[in-house]
Amino acid sequence: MSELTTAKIPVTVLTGYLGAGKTTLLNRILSENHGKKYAVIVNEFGEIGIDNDLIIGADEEVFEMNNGCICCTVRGDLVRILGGLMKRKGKFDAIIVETTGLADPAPVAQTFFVDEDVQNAARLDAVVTVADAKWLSERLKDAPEAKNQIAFADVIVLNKTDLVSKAELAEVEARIRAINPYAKLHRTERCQVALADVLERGAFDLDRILELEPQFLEAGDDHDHDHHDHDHHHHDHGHDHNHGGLKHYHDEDMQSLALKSDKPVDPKKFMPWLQQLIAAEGGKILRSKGILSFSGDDDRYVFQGVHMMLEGDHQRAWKDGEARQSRLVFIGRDLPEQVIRDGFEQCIAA
Ligand SMILES: Nc1nc2c(ncn2[C@@H]2O[C@H](COP(=O)(O)OP(=O)(O)OP(=O)(O)O)[C@@H](O)[C@H]2O)c(=O)[nH]1
Repeated sequence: MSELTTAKIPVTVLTGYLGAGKTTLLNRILSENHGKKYAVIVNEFGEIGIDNDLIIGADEEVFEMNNGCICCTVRGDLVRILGGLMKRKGKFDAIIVETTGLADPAPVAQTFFVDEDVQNAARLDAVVTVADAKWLSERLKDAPEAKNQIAFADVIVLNKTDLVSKAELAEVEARIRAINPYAKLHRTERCQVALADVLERGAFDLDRILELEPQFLEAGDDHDHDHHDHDHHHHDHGHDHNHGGLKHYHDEDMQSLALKSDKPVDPKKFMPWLQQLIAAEGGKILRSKGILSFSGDDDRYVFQGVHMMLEGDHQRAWKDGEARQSRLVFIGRDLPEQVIRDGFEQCIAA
C-alpha cells in the first residue's frame, strides 16, 4: 500500500478573527505551485456563501458549511464532510478547514481527538491563526473568540503589517505573546508566508492544549447540539456552553445581514452609498463583503470591508448561464438593518 493510503491525512485548521486575512492566506496556499491536492472546508457566518466564490484555486474541491458556526451547530456537518473525504483517502494530500472569524477553535480541534472515525483517519497538523495587526488589540478587549484563537494557535500569521507603525506592531506582538508565548509567529503583509511555514508542520501540541483546557479530551455525545437552541435575536451578553466538557464562549450580539438582488445595481449610486455607510457605521459593521452585478458591466465586482477600510475590484467575467445576482453580507453588532436595506434598495438600477 502506498504512503498516502496508510498515513493519516493532515488537517490544518485556519482561524483568525473577522477580516484578518484567512481567505487571503488560503488563496496564497492554493495558488502556489505545490503539486499537492488539498480539500478545503469553508465555514461562514451568515446564510449567504460568499467566501466560496472568493477562493481561487480551480483544482481544489471546496465544501461549504454555511448558516451556523463550525464550533456549534454545524460541527456534525464537519464530521460528516470529513467522513466523506476519508472514504476517498488517497485522493487528497491534506485538508484545510477555514473557520468563521467568530469560531472558537477549541471544539473544532477537539473533533480530531474525540470522534473515533475522524481520529482514525485524520490528524490535526496545526491550528494556524491569522491575526490582524491593525484591529487585534481592540478585539482582544471585546471578543473572547479572538483571544481563544490566539491561545490555541500553533502558528500565528501576524498580518496587515502595512497598516501599523513599528511601535504598534511591537505592541500587538507583545499582547499576542502574553497570551501565547509558544506559537511560531510570522509577520506578514497580504499573508505572504512560505507554504512550509503553515502546512505540514506537525505542530499541534496536545500537552499544551490540555494545560489550557483540561477537559479537552472528554468526549461529548452532542455533535449536533440541537438542544443548544441559540436565540440569535436576543441582544444579551455572550454565554458559555459546553462541548463535551469543554467550555465555549459565544458572542450572541453578533449579527449578520444578507442582501440579494437579481436586478442589476447602479455603480454610480452603489459606490457612494457603500462608502458613506461604512464611514458612518464602520464602528458597528465589523465586516462587509459582496459580489455585485453592475448594470452594463460583464464583470463581477467584489468588495471587501473591515470596519471603515474598504477594497473593491473587478474579479472575473460573469460566466454564460451564471445567474447575475448581487449578494452582500454585513456582520457586526447593532446593525442598522433597515437603513442598510433601504439604502441598498435605492442602488438598484431603474
Ligand atoms: N492592507 C492590507 N489588507 C489586507 C492584508 N491582508 C488581507 N487584506 C484585506 O483584508 C480584507 C479581509 O481579508 P480576508 O482574507 O477576506 O479575511 P478573512 O479573515 O478571510 O475574512 P472573514 O472570512 O470574513 O472573517 C480583504 O479586503 C483583504 O484584501 C494586508 O496584509 N494588508
